[in-house]
Amino acid sequence: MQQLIEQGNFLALSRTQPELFNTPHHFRLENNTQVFIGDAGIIAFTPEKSVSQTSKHIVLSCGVHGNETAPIEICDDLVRQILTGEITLAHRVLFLFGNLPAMDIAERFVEENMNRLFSGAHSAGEGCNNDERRRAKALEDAVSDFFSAACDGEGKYHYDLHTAIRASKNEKFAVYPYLHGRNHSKGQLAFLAACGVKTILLSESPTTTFSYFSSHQHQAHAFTVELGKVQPFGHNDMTRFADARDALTALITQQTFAPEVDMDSLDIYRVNQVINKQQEDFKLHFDDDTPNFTDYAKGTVLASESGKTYVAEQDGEAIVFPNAKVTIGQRAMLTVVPTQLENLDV
Ligand SMILES: O=C(O)CCC(=O)N[C@@H](CCC(=O)O)C(=O)O
Ligand SMILES: [Zn+2]
Repeated sequence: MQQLIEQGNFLALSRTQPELFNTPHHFRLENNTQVFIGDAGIIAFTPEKSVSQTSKHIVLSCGVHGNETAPIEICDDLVRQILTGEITLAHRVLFLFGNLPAMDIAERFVEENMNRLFSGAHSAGEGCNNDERRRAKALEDAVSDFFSAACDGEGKYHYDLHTAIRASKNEKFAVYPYLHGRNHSKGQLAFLAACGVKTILLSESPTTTFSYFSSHQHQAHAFTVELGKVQPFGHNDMTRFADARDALTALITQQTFAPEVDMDSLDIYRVNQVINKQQEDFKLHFDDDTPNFTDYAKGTVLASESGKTYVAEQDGEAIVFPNAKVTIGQRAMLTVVPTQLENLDV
């Protein structure tokens, strides 16, 4: 653990010597921050706090898809800075490096897309029978244990950080999971805007994503945050992530980080269609390099498969996350349309 504290190389050790973390570790840093390592890639920090301070409980996850490297590099760096005492936390933070084996092969996943395995989906069907299913359950358990320490009135937050497979007309965007009637939060939109994320997709149905799990199960402010485009490790232009890195640093190190936002500066969309692949011959009717948020006129054929054609239902309907290669039954594309947000909470 001494080497870990001196070098802060938690991710590297988790990837190269995961057995070091087969049993949980507890220790304290010089600044009295408590460290709890639950498993390889799972590390929680609890700073010393005075009685008058309220805590935020913040989960930062990355690498749920192993080839989405920029968020992994950002979190790796934050963990290093915390362990080496370069920064001091104001709040509890749990870092989750999701799919370590997929990082090693520079792929989205090894056997199964982990971001379809939350809210218990890891144990449905054939059961918890592969590494990704077991890891999704372990990540859920880590989040539940972490949030169980939150007192009434203390905020719970989960930013699940990703990058998208294709280029995007709106480079950074976030999916706001379905809230089942709870109000959306203006403060959260302001925080995302401070991260450079000014395009928000409002999901209108339950999903098996990680952010929906924390939002629904723990009533946390939770988001899937897309910070750019997939690149191999070391090939990210980190200047494009500076706002996100700075805002995340401010969030975890400042007692009160409360940026403001002009709602007119945001592009809000609601999900209009969730298109699931049902046949092996599912195909997209636009070029492979068509960016996310490309919009179409009403009636344009967007995708088809045996027995079904998917068209834009409205003028200006835009495509997000199109992927014809997903497993049958899984989401192959979202379509979104512009909307307004009303009844915002603070
Ligand atoms: O670019 C893509 O096609 C996928 C990028 C990605 O991993 N997105 C997440 C979004 C999760 C959500 O809808 O909240 C995913 O597909 O898991
Ligand atoms: Zn992803």
